[in-house]
This record gives sequence, C-alpha cells and structure tokens, in this order.
Amino acid sequence: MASCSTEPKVPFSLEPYHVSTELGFVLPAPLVELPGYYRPWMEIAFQVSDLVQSHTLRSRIDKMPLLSTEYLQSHRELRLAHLALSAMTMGYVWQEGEEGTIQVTLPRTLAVPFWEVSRSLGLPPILTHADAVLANWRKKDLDGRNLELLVSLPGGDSVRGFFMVTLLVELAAVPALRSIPALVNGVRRGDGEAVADALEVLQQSLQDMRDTLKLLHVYVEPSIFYGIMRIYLSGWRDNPCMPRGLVYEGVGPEPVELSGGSAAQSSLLHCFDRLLGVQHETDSGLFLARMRDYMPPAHRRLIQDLSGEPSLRDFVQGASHARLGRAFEQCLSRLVSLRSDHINVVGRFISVPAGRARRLRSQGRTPGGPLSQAPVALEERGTGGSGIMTFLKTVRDRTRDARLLGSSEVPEDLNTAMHKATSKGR
Ligand code: HEM
Repeated sequence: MASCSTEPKVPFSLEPYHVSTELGFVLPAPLVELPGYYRPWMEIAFQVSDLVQSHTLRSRIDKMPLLSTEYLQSHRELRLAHLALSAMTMGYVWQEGEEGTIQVTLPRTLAVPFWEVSRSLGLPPILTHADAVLANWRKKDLDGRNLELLVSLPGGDSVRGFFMVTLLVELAAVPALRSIPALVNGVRRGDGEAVADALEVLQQSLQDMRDTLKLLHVYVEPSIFYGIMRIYLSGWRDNPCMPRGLVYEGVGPEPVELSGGSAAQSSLLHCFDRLLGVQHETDSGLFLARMRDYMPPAHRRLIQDLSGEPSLRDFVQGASHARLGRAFEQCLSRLVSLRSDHINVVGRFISVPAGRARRLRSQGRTPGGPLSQAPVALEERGTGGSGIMTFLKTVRDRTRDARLLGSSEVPEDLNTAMHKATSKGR
C-alpha cells in the first residue's frame, strides 16, 4: 500500500469488488445447468474425465455444433459456461498426453464460443482458479453439509480432493477478507485499536488456512496428482510441449500463449501481500502480476485499489502500539509459515515424484503406475509455468523481509547487517 495523507470521504468497502461476506472470492451458489440450448456443451463437460479416459473426447468435440453465446445472460451463466468450455479445452488439448499436443488446434466449435464467453467475463480462454475452484461447487445434500464438484478432470477422488481443499482454503480466509474494510478505514483514521483488531482476525484466518492446507495430504494422492492430474491443469505458455502456444480456430491464425490453472491465481495472498507491504523481487513479482490477469476483473481491481491505500506497515511502525505491532508481526509470521507449508506440499506432490521418475529413467527403467503417464516436460515447472522451488522460496523469503525493523523476531542475518550499519557511524 502506498503512503497517502488525504483521507477519502467514502469509507472503504468490499461492495464494488464482488466479494461475498459469507464466501469471500468464492462464487455464491454457482448454477448447475445452462439453458437447454447449451445441452451439447454440458453433456460433454459433465463427462470430460470419462471421455478422456476412453480417448473419445476429441472426436465428440469435433462433432459438436457451433452454438451462439447470445443466450448467456447472467454472470453466473457465463461462469458456468466458462467452466464447462475450459474443462473441455483442457481435456481436448491433453487427451493424448504431452506427445500428442504438437499439432493441436482448438476446433472452431469450442474455440469461438470460449473466446466470446472469456471476453464477456474478462477472463482468459483457459481453465483458471476462478473456474476450477471458485465456480465449481454445489451442495450435495439439502442441508448443504457436503459439497461436490460440478465438473471434474481425470484423477478421480484426488481431483475432488485437490479442488475441494483449495476451496476450503478460500473459505478459511473469509473472516480476513471481511476485516479488510475495518483495517483500511482504521489506517485512514489513525485508529490503532481498530487496526489491531482487524489484524488479529487476519492472523487467525492465516492459521486456519494453514490447518486447511494440510488436508491435501489426506485427500490427494501424490502419484495421481503428479502422474495424471497435473497435465490437465497445464497451459500453453512457458511449456516446452507447446512452445508456440495454441491456435484458437476461427479466432485468429496466430497461436495464443496462456498459463495453466494455479492457485497462484487466487486473489487471497495477493491481497494480503498488498496489505502487509510485502514487496516481491522482479521476476517473481512479474509472474504474480501476470497471474492477476487470470482473476475475475473485480478481484483484480481490489488488489489494485489496496495498493493505493495508505501504508499499513508505515502506520504500524509509526504508532508505537504494542498490540498493533505484535499483531502485524504475527500476520507476517503466519504468512511466511503458510508459504513454507505450501513449499512442503509442492515438495511432496511434485519434487519427490519427479525425482523418482527421473531416477528410474536414468536406470533405464520405466516408472510404473500413474507415474508412467507423467509429462516429462513439466518436471521442473509449475502448471502456471514457473520454475517452481526457486520461485516459491523467493516469494516466501520476501514475505519474511517485510517484517518490521527492531522486531525481536527479525532474522539473524538482518540483525547482523543492522548492527554493522549502525556501528559504522560510531
Ligand atoms: C497438490 C497441491 C498443490 C501443488 C502441487 C501446488 C503447486 C504450486 C506451484 C508449482 C506453484 C508455482 C506457480 C505455478 O507455476 O503454478 C504454486 C503457487 C501457488 N500456490 Fe500452490 N499448489 C498446491 C496447492 C495449493 C493450494 C491448496 C493453495 C491455496 C489456495 C495454493 C496456493 C498457491 C499460491 C498462493 C501460489 C503463489 C505463490 C505464493 O504466493 O506463495 N496452492 N503452487
């Protein structure tokens, strides 16, 4: 957040940003059906996983009629259409694995409506976090206690586990999102008590997000994630299997490069970084900024607008308010821990199976089970296309760097550097 001394007249509110007080960034009550005209899409979308497994998805999509998008009217209709068309697109592109993509062109009957729906929503024509997680759920029972996915991809229960746990992480963050107006308005007014209260809510949400993230270890099987699911989340940018991108037939002759679906496209941590004054390094900052192009525009605008608010970090530093300082430091410390937990997840779900597959290949053996299907080109890369571990560790370390100088928990190397700097002048 930038420093700014003038106090705007209108209090900050989440109203303009499509953030629900109950569900945060999650789309409330997603539709489960489109008007009957769109049955040819929905019949295929609900069976993507089976059709890929029987290698018949491409031929089904090739025979699909070209439908007009003019009967899609509400935001929720467009979101369901985007989810359905994106799942079909991922299945179409990756049905034959990494070897079978070089010549792929997305057929007109899929490419044209997908392009139009994407343009109406301000989302890119590829599967995003906003599709697979935020708009891909429904209540299974009338009492709403069980949730299920609307549209799935190959990988069985692990796909369900992966998308559902990510959804639960989004829900765990809702109290923190709800406290953003109190936090921003508190800084504007110079009200240390109100800001400390809001930071304590953020701190608790970050802990709840950490606890929820652990569920991945229960509900997702690493070899299924690595060997089967991952390719269907992958995009056609920075991906050696599709170096030139994907041609959207009927849209234009040039291939288009787009990153795959990743929770790096979740708006949560982007907002928390802005609030807490975390500054990312150039390369990782550019990657994260690019991920914002994959978010619903209203959520992207929230992140942008938070950057224009007076700096919370400067406020805390200037306030000499013990509870406020503690709450701020705790938030950063939990955000660092959340990122460290996530690095462990990535180690278990990507680095370990990738290492095993590489070892077997170097011994001239073919990995068995789901690992035999793992895409080799993605070994060192995330589905969003990043070089994984360096990126994630840099992002985590820069979060740590945002801690306040003089904090008792400042890392040792920084203390040493400060000591050297201050003793020079003596
Ligand atoms: C099997 C589970 C997961 C794996 C293997 C995984 C993997 C990755 C990878 C490789 C990246 C680097 C960016 C890219 O290229 O996509 C990334 C980024 C990221 N992921 Fe995950 N992820 C998992 C689950 C989650 C969940 C459940 C969340 C929580 C919502 C999450 C949040 C993030 C965030 C926020 C980033 C951006 C980096 C940051 O801000 O620290 N991930 N993830």
